[in-house]
Amino acid sequence: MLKFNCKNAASFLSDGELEALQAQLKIADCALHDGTNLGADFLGWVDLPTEYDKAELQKIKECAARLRREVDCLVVIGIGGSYLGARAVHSAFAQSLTGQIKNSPEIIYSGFQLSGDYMNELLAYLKDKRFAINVISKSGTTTEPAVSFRILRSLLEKQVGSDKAKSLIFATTDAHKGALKKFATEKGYQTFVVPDNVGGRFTVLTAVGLFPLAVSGVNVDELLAGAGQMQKLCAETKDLSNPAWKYAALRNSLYRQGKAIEILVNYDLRLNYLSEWWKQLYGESEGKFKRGIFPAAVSNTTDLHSMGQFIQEGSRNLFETVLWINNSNSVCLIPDDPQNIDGLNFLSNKNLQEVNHNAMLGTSLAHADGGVPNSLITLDKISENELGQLLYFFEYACGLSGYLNAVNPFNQPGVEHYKQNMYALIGKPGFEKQKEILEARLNK
Ligand SMILES: O=P(O)(O)OC[C@H]1O[C@H](O)[C@H](O)[C@@H](O)[C@@H]1O
Repeated sequence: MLKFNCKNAASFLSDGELEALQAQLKIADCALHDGTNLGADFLGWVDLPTEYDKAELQKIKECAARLRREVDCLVVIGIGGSYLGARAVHSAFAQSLTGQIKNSPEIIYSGFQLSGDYMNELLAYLKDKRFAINVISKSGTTTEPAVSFRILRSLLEKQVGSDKAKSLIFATTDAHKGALKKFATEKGYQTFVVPDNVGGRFTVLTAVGLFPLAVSGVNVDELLAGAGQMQKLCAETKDLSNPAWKYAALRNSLYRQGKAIEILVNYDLRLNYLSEWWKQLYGESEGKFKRGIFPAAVSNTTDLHSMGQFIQEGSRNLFETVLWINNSNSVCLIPDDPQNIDGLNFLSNKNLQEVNHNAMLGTSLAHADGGVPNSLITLDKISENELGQLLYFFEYACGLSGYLNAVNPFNQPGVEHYKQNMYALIGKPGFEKQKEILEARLNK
């Protein structure tokens, strides 16, 4: 079961500091259930692990089983919340070297950026492959995935013909509205639903995450079961013995002391996309009204040799949240060398993961000594159940934190600004005036 420990932050807190937040946490917690605060229309994720659409999950599993027989790869097209959840969980189970799960279709991502070179490489890679497409967009109108879908659909239709392509394209979008829904209905694609009341960055446990994960061989029932365990804990435990309450209390206490940057730290690069998912979850939820904790991430021990100096001795506006997995999948013993020229015999027959563990313990103490409070989230192992717990834990603590900071944690109005400028500059109809203004500014 997930555990949260904030021993290495204790010396940065006054007596009773976390407890003093309990009254505010209680109000925030109630609002997540009774919808009495901002963003009440987007609380569908709170009960999702138990209240999901069972018939749709069955359909997801059937389609995934067919694809596992029929294709070499699934291209997941989506950006932000429409791909990071699947990528986070998929990467955690993938082999570090290939980024893929053994004996399963490859999962390849597209539509999460606009590089033409990436797209050309992908088109060349897919040329001789049997592939399917899962295009994911809640709004159905996001430029990056829409353009990517147009390009990849055209390749697939050329390769297998329009009729066969129909059975290899899956659209995950709004149940009723948006350009993608309209397109999928006209073409007769299988569609999956992004529920109205679940915002993009909270959709990992909907079809958005579950369909690609099921294709990749991840046990989605267990993922939901793990999330369900954390849902139950959060529904029943309304004090600081709830790890989500404690995490929310700690990060908000530290923020109020001026620690404005939170670094999520892992010691296994398979968790790097979990950090990317977490960054969107917290960044879009909290960064409002010129306030909020800036979410950053490092992967150790790699980054101890690049960011370690700054974390140890740079600006003291940081705190860390360390993610540690108690049991690795395998044992890697360091061999004995009778000559011992490298002087490493003190490590002979030790498990490499034990060295990694001591690196984590030593680093956490050093950073606390250097003025960086840190807390520790531990999972027993990388399993669907434990990851499900972790996803829900972060979501719940995020909802609590947003309300503690008096922002709506479920909108992201600021994201529109770049979109408007991009539309204008690439000549989208309706943006002619703005195009003139921007071009004048750029040519100054
Ligand atoms: O699923 P979509 O509607 O395509 O949205 C994809 C992403 O892009 C947006 O601009 C938002 O900032 C994100 O919250 C969202 O996850």
